[in-house]
Amino acid sequence: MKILVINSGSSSLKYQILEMENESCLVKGLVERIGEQESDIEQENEGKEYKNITKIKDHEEALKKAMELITDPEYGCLKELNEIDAVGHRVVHGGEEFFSSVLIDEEVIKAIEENSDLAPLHNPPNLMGIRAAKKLLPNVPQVAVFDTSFHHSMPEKAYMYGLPYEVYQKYKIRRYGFHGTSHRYVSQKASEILKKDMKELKMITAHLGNGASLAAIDRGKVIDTSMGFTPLEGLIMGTRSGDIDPGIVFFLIRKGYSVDEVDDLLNKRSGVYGLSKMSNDMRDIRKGIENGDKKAKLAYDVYVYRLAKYIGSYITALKGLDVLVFTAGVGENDEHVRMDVCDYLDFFGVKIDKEKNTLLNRKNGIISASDSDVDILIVKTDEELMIAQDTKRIVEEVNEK
Ligand SMILES: Nc1ncnc2c1ncn2[C@@H]1O[C@H](COP(=O)(O)OP(=O)(O)O)[C@@H](O)[C@H]1O
Ligand SMILES: CC(=O)OP(=O)(O)O
Ligand SMILES: [Mg+2]
Repeated sequence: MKILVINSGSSSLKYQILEMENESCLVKGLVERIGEQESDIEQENEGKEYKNITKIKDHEEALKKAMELITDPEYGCLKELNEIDAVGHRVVHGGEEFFSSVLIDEEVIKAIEENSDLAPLHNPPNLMGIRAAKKLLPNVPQVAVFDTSFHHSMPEKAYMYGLPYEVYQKYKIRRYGFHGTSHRYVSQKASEILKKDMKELKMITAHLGNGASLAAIDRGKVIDTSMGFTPLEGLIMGTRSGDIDPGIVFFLIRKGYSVDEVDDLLNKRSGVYGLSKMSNDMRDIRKGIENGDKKAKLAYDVYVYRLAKYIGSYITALKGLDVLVFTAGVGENDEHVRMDVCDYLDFFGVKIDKEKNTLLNRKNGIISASDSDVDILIVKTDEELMIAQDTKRIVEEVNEK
């Protein structure tokens, strides 16, 4: 079975074709800066790289371009599009409706549309991707895999805000959590690597990409996660502030900021980027620190401190900890972040092995010291594979009926 996986962002479209016989990735591509004068297109297929800059006006055109490249005689991996058996889509916000991945029909599209209010930056492009794929591949089954669904096991005490109850009833304002597909994948992979049953483990997974979140997973079920109503809550991120005093929002508005300006400030101009005045990218921050840049050092210190505090609080929520997993861009590649976070957690018996931490950088593996009470792991996330696996399972279930 060949599955096309689509991850539509606000201005980008990432795609992969996976052959599910052996779960291998046949081709992988990215269209960025959709809607701007110049869009970047990149595709990789067994070392053959395609790169181009051209104007791509919307997601439909982006997907059309991707389909052309997938079937391109030189760069592609398929002869014809009808070799695609199913399409899996990342959908960021599933609201309270979706507990697991689903086959997309008109009702599901309507529900995703209704949840757009809750994730205005993420759901509309996800829908555009779904509509474009339906148009181009009308007879192929399509599956939605939600960022929120793995977090549905959170108890009320974790997902309710200290707000009047009717605000939840009326507007569904509660904590949802995101990056669920990644947390689910790496937690399963960690239990495989450790050869320990998930049902016996208290685990914290740290997805540290450009967006970042933690999940506290008690015997396979999420009991808390750091993102909330929107992907803005929680950790310091590349450009997002994470937790702040909500009073700051009113203060800024009274100082003359518009609502959109505050939104932009907190989502796009804060976090590591805002503090360092340099970059949202940890690689640049590291260079800055090495060159003695004080703001880069401050951004790094605030990032690590917040992360360590959150892990500490989740050890309390879990009443203990067996496994700590680092994943995504920063978690997989930045040995300094892992070292410095674990340094704060020494008191809890979280002890990292410095050499293994360096040696296993960018690889899957166990990096805890032999006398650590907690297993510490690096696990490379693979949201696309998880989406493809869900898609295959659901399409097979439907076919069996
Ligand atoms: N070698 C590296 N060292 C440190 N940080 C890295 C490295 N490579 C990537 N990163 C960090 O990972 C981030 C991207 O993570 P990723 O999980 O790909 O994000 P997203 O999926 O949210 O775009 C970059 O912004 C950068 O901060
Ligand atoms: C939900 C979310 O924040 O996703 P990303 O990290 O891809 O922006
Ligand atoms: Mg990501």
